[in-house]
Amino acid sequence: MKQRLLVVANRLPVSANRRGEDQWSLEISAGGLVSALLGVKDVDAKWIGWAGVNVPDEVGQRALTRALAEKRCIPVFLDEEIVHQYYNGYCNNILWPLFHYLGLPQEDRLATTRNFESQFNAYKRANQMFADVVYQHYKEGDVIWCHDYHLMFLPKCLKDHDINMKVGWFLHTPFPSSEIYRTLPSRSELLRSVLCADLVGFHTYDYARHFVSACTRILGLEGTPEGVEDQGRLTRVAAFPIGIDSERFKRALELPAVKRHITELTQRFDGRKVMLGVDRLDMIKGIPQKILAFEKFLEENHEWNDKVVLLQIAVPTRTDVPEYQKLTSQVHEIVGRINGRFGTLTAVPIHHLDRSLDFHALCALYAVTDVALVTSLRDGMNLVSYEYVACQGSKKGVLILSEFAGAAQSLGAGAILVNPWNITEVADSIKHALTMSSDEREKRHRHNYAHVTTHTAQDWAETFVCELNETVAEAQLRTRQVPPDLPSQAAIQQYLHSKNRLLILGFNSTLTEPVESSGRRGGDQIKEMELKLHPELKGPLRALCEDEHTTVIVLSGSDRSVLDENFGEFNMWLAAEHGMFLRPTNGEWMTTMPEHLNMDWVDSVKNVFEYFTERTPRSHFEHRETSFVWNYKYADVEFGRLQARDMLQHLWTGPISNAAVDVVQGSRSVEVRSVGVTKGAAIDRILGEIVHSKSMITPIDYVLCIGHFLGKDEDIYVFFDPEYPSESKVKPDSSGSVSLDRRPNGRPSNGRSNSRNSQSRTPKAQAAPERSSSSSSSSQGTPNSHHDWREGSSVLDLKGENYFSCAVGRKRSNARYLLNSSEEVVSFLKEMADATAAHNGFQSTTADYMFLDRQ
Ligand SMILES: O=P(O)(O)OC[C@H]1O[C@H](O[C@H]2O[C@H](CO)[C@@H](O)[C@H](O)[C@H]2O)[C@H](O)[C@@H](O)[C@@H]1O
Ligand SMILES: O=c1ccn([C@@H]2O[C@H](COP(=O)(O)OP(=O)(O)O)[C@@H](O)[C@H]2O)c(=O)[nH]1
Repeated sequence: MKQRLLVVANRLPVSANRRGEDQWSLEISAGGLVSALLGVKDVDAKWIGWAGVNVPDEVGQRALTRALAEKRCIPVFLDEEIVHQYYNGYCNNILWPLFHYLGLPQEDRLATTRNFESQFNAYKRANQMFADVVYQHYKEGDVIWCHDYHLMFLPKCLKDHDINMKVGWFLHTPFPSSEIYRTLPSRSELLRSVLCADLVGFHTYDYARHFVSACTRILGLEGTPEGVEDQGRLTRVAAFPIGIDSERFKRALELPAVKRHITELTQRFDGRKVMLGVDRLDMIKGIPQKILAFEKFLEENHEWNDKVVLLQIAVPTRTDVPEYQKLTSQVHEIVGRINGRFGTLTAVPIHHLDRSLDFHALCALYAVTDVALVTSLRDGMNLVSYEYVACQGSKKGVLILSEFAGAAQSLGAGAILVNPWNITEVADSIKHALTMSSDEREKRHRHNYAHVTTHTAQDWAETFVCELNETVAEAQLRTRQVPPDLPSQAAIQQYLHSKNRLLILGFNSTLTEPVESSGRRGGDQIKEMELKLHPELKGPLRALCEDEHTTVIVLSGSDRSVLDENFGEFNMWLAAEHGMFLRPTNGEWMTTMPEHLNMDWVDSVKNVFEYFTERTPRSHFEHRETSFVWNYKYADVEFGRLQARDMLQHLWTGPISNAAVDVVQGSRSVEVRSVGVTKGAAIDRILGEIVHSKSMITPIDYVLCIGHFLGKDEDIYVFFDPEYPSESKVKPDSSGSVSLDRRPNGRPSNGRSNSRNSQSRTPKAQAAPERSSSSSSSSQGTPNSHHDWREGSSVLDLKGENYFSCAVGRKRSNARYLLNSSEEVVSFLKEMADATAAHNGFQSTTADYMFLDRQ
């Protein structure tokens, strides 16, 4: 069975004319996209789009739907008002000029600004109408290919409806530099919606690069060589340059009708060189610039005055948009002036036609003309240049091509490239083209012809669809490696039925208030840099901390003062600087640093960090006692990344290259720590202290460890995992400090399957834990409590089902489970606290009854 492809574009590839109440005549309008898709093998394609006419009555709609079905087309009916607001307004008056570097319209009335808002709403509504039609026709496994700037909301509508739809989006226009794009008021909403697609395609690498850069700069997301990553989800972004069905043009040249046209045209312009322009009458096509350059050429080369003619086909387009109406008058005015100036009684230098030609007439024109002049100020690709080359097999005419058309990337070697704004340069190029030797014309043509005939529209569409299928398959593989969501009910039930629980919680991005992660420009740096406990967590956290069977540790990279400030009021343990400092909130800070921690590197690293901070605006660094962190989250994202790369070079090859440090890369940070400073390495010493000071007599039979930890710190998840081979013992080290002295050997190959839940891990205490001399000396307030650990008794009695390691917002993780954001952590801990309150309430009520019974 062929795969089904639903092509969704603003316009259907047919033009419809009403012939009676329920009669329609349809004519295929064979643009590049149509022939591209007609030629794609192994797919069964259908089009969904607007028929370009207003059909207000149901009889007409039903009749048109039937007629279109025969052409494999499905209509979306848009009424006049929505067409006005969505198509003329938001698409063609806002997005189109912006994407072609003409900027947003400047208005002087508030009413017009309100208009933009209503146009944007109409745009969203129209996209939803396209989506509704897609839902009606979609079958599982279909590929949905959305086209162009008209449908930037469609990927989101589709994925919201069914996340499993395979969705691609292709832009036929340029995507402008992020510096232009970011002026658009709805910039983020549109980008986020496009990113819902699985694959996003552009004509050129530049456009793709601009898009990725807009996503990193405006949304603060990660740009990778594959595309854009948002919390582990990748939207693939790539260039797919369109082509034409060159065979169709070559075949047309053999048709008698076309041959007849060719003969007529040859006779008509005998003795004159003929230059050709074929464009929609659009400001992006640079028609005034083209005509002015021609005027300059005539002015400077009088000998050519009656020996050359410019045929300009200007196809009317978007005629309801005022800017297009103004352009028509402007072009007429210039043409009239030049013809008046250089024309004679029998001939004029410019033949300007405000109309379209049929395919045969167009092919004949392409074949007989000596030079094609394409002067687009910006153009997504420009198929006219391809079509001209395809029809010039015998004549080998010259193509003058704007360097601002996407086609310049593929036909640049054979064409004469020009900057259309440089009228002198274009005029000179006209002369060069008209006087070019046949040898040079032949060489240039050969190059372009080879490209146009081998990079066909069919290849383009096949490559896109194939890449989309592959992208989805790869994403499914990646999804399988993503930890499943935390089973909150199971985690809570096990918690309730355990006797001695340990909750280890990270701080940053785990218990903090979420901030708008819009990168350098959107976010409020000063506010964001000050980490604050999520206000809704205070109640649940207090309740959990007060439970006598629960020990809560906040384990963070932050320094002591940050933890003091946020958690001082709770009855819990604080472990700062990745666990190098520890205190119960009712006691003083002690150090749990391994003995002989080498800190000789500090001054050198500080120099490097200062150097880069000074030279990277809006970057900053934190100097902690056992580590340094340089953060460039708010700096220019690309510059920050370059600086980070440079900094890493310094660190790896400079004076500290042999020091006992680890260099840890975060997504927008570089951290240098002493070797051995990780959360996993610290946890055994922390546990020793807690066991020691709390006089625990029951082994810990429940561990929940939740955090947004760097890969380096994920050793903590493995540390507790009962499914790893364990020789972990509580034993005193040489200094007498207690340590659960186990280092995991690595992950088992079967990952995190739930079948791992049965094994029990019961590390034995070899000796009574005693407080270390080092920690004793630094701890000033830890009570030297009694404890009942005897040799051979267990510190941890963990079974798989009682251990919950959970990454927050990191889909690539060794944790067993995942919570997507700190908001989800808040909901989960609230639920846990509520369930505990209910459970304890029930138990105490039951106990009261039993007591009463006994009485
Ligand atoms: O449908 P209209 O509003 O009349 O506009 C016609 C088309 O114009 C744009 O064409 C672009 O696509 C070409 C093929 O990829 C490309 O070569 C050219 O550079 C672009 O301008 C527009 O993107 C289409 O959606 C319109 O249908
Ligand atoms: O009278 C005409 C003039 C042009 N075209 C077609 O219009 C398309 C123009 O595409 P291009 O990529 O050059 O620019 P766009 O108009 O899409 O911006 C080409 O396929 C032309 O063959 C046409 O069908 N009739």
